Amino acid sequence: MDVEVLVPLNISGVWYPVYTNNPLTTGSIGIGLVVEPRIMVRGKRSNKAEVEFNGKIIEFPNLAILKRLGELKISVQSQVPLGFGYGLSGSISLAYSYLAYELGLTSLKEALYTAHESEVVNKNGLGDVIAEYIGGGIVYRKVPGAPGIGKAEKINVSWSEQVCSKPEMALPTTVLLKKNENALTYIEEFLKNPDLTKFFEVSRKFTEELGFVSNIPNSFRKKGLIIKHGDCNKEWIQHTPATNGVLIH
Ligand SMILES: Nc1ncnc2c1ncn2[C@@H]1O[C@H](COP(=O)(O)OP(=O)(O)OP(=O)(O)O)[C@@H](O)[C@H]1O
Ligand SMILES: CC(C)(CO)[C@@H](O)C(=O)[O-]
Repeated sequence: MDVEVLVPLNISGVWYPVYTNNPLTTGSIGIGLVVEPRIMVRGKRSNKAEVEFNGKIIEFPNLAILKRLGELKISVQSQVPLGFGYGLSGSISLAYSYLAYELGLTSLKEALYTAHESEVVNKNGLGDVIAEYIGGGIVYRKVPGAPGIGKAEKINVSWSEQVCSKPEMALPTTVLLKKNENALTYIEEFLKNPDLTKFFEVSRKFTEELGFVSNIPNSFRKKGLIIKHGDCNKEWIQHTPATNGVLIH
């Protein structure tokens, strides 16, 4: 049997890593954009766990943990590249585990825990899985951890302006895992006056302090990605809010 899931992207703007001795309670407090275009992922049982990304088999270290749920071959169709800052490794891991659940190989709880654990253990993400599972547009992760352990909520903002991105270079996620104590202040500042402009303002201040600078107005740089609002021409990838998390086809 072949099943298909659609999973959104998560672009965090501000994050505060929290490490514990348990991957399920390790994660980040933060705010991010949970957006389209979703990845479309088909999967079926196989004798080897494998990820095909836009037609090519890739090395995906999260598989070492994900395959505990059962060996699946999944095929990912994505309009955005891997390794730039779209939270894609989280989306792929969530898709794998959700497919294992849909195929009757595991419970939903175990599937969600395992997707999060595979991200934390491989240093590919801290807060992407919980945000992508809940859906957005803007998600506030208030308690770190896997879905069901951490807590996250959608923040309703009017999406009055276009949001778009440009992937410039692939970098490992480890460059983002440094703790900046100002993160919590920026998150508070956003929550007092939550709109898209404020999200971009605090995200720009936060990412600049981590050393990621964008010289484009109304934008910020996260890893190898520029995200901006307003004035999005055809050279940019357009994003709309993904109000639901995982969708099944
Ligand atoms: N061609 C490739 N380019 C980038 N990463 C790749 C590629 N092939 C396999 N990978 C693996 O995919 C994973 C990408 O995870 P990474 O967290 O860097 O990306 P992301 O989720 O898109 O970004 P972020 O988590 O910062 O938002 C890594 O484990 C990397 O080893
Ligand atoms: C670490 C991170 C910024 C990588 O995208 C994300 O997982 C987050 O916000 O925790």
